[in-house]
Amino acid sequence: MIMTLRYLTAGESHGPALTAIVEGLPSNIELCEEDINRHLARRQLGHGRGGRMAIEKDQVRFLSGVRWGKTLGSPVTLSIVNRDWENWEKKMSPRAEDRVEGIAIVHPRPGHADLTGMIKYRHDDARNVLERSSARETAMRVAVGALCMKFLKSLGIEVCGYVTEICGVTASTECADYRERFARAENSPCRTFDADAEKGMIAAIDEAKAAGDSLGGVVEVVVLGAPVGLGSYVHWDRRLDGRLAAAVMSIQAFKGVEIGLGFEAARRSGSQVHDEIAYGDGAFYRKSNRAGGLEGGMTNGEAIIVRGAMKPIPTLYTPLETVDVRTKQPFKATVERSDVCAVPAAAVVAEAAVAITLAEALLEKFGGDSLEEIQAHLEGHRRHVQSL
Ligand SMILES: Cc1cc2nc3c(=O)[nH]c(=O)nc-3n(C[C@H](O)[C@H](O)[C@H](O)COP(=O)(O)O)c2cc1C
Ligand SMILES: C=C(O[C@@H]1CC(C(=O)O)=C[C@@H](OP(=O)(O)O)[C@H]1O)C(=O)O
Repeated sequence: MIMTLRYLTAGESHGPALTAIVEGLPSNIELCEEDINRHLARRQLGHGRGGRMAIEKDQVRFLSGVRWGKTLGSPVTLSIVNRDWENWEKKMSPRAEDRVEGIAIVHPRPGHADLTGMIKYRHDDARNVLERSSARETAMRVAVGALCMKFLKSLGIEVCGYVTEICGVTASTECADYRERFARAENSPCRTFDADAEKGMIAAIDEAKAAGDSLGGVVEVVVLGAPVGLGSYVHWDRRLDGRLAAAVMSIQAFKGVEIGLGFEAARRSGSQVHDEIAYGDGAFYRKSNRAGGLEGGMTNGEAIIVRGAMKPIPTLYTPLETVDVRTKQPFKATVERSDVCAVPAAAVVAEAAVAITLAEALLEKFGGDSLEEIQAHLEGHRRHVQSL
């Protein structure tokens, strides 16, 4: 696979800041901080979030790669300050002399990275694990995704995500229009488009909170306007379906990914799965879109549809059994502060994961150093498709 877009994030959940370096975006994408802050604010919303979101007000700062409202083509460095750091300065200090005794976390939480991380990195304090395994990292992933979305938008490609299910309460599929779904879901408490189902979702979250429990759910991300032929069938790691699945599965607490019909395709016969091909208005199209816009690892010109399943949050206010790593005696797992349900926030993270993967694939096929060059390459391809 050709490396067109690379990014690295860094930062502990309660450290001073999160940072990312993004390399490979072309010059001349119009960009301001608000383009990113808008998405950071969306990620902070949602019924079921815990106390941390009342402390943070995520805002990005460009440290390189942007001048006078446009990308330069050089690496873009992003920074987001953790406001909570003020409360953790000593506990998170890099200086050995600031060490605070007696605060080690020794009751690892089932379902989190705590115990395995302690064994793997030889830590005697789960804090050294949870600081980076925390989904605080997703704030920066959303910032990188917002950059990619701005790039995609300038090529006529839109990415939108919303919640379709929270712990078995499912949004009705009556509203089939993806833009309408997205518009309805924006700013709704559970980021879903079905107001009736949402009442049930809110009740389920409140009930779980009262019981000291937590909930997961399902998010759906749709890409509109993607050209035919992103990704490839020629090698396993160039298949776009596999790359999208990896990107969405890499989000903290995600345990399943489906494209189009997903697992349902395995239960149906071929005639009920494959989308018939037709030609009209000067272009090929599919009569249905059960494949979710991907065939043979490539975009086929229909909307891309990716769903991700998120498990319930591992930190429970009514904690599960664990073991004290020092005494090896049974103990209740640690709980400091936690979300009860973060599925609405995860829909925004999933949008980012998809947008980053799409931007990579787009740069592979239509690459260039400036936005104008890439736009011209894409226009040429679209003209070719229209001429068939
Ligand atoms: C947006 C978001 C917020 C999350 N908030 C919490 C939280 O408050 N408490 C918690 O224990 N886990 C939370 N998680 C889930 C953990 O980060 C995740 O379960 C953990 O990293 C272990 O990874 P795994 O579940 O992928 O195995 C959150 C995940 C996401 C995507
Ligand atoms: C900080 C965020 O999410 C955090 C993700 C998280 C976890 O374990 O993944 C645990 C919680 O951290 P804290 O103990 O500081 O409240 C969440 O708040 C965020 O989304 O920005």
